[in-house]
Amino acid sequence: MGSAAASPPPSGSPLPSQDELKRVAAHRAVEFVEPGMTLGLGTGSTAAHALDRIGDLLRAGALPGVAGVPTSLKTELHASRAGIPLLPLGGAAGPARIHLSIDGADEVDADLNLVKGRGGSLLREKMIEGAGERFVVIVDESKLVPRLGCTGAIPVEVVPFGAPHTLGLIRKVFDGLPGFSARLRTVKKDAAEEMFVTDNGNYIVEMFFEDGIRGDLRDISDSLLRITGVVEHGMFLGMATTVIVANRDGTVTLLHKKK
Ligand SMILES: O=C(CO)[C@H](O)[C@H](O)COP(=O)(O)O
Repeated sequence: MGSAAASPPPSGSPLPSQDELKRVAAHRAVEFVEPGMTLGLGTGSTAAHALDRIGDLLRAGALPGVAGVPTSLKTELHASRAGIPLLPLGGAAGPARIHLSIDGADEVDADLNLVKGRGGSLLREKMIEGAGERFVVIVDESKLVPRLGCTGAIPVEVVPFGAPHTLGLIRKVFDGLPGFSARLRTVKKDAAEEMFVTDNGNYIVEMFFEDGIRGDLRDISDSLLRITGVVEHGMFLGMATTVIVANRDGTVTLLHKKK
């Protein structure tokens, strides 16, 4: 990957909070937005800063003709409150043309492969970001990892019908991989534990790899997608064109996909 770093802030200034770093990365990404663009609008706390910034620039008249395709119901609500005109993904004229998507990520490796979807929106994110001409990922430094799966689960969206069966198939396929385990994601509601349900009415299987994935990511992706009942997974391989990293020291690094 190629990279470019901005200069640090003056010494003596206090270290920025993680949320401030997210905002810095998001605002830098919005500099790529041009009038007339259709945007893929990401989901999560980092992407939320980009929505607010785009909304501010639209209100100031700086981004005429900009509209967005939201990657989740939460983003749809946030973007419409921010005044961003919304579009569906595709229509009578055929597939959508998305000039630029901006979204956060849970993990980024040295090849700019990502884990996304710990917020549960991976399917719409992959559909929209995969359809775009450019995909700019915005993260704070804590998201950079040596191997995908180092800091948490790889989410896999599965249909609810026979979900325990699909979980069993996933376990069977990946059982040989070091430190592997899998479970269905649940959420606490009042005192009870319930299945987590995505915007598409599906469930999430969480795949864990102690110390990250040591196998071939493409092979793992292909094996997962061959399991009937699996809808999509949260490894975004080779999709990011640029990753904007807000560093703890206040600098910003741009990492570009190798041509
Ligand atoms: O993939 C996602 C949601 O499905 C998010 O982009 C990812 O979870 C990062 O979230 P945050 O910006 O809040 O750290």
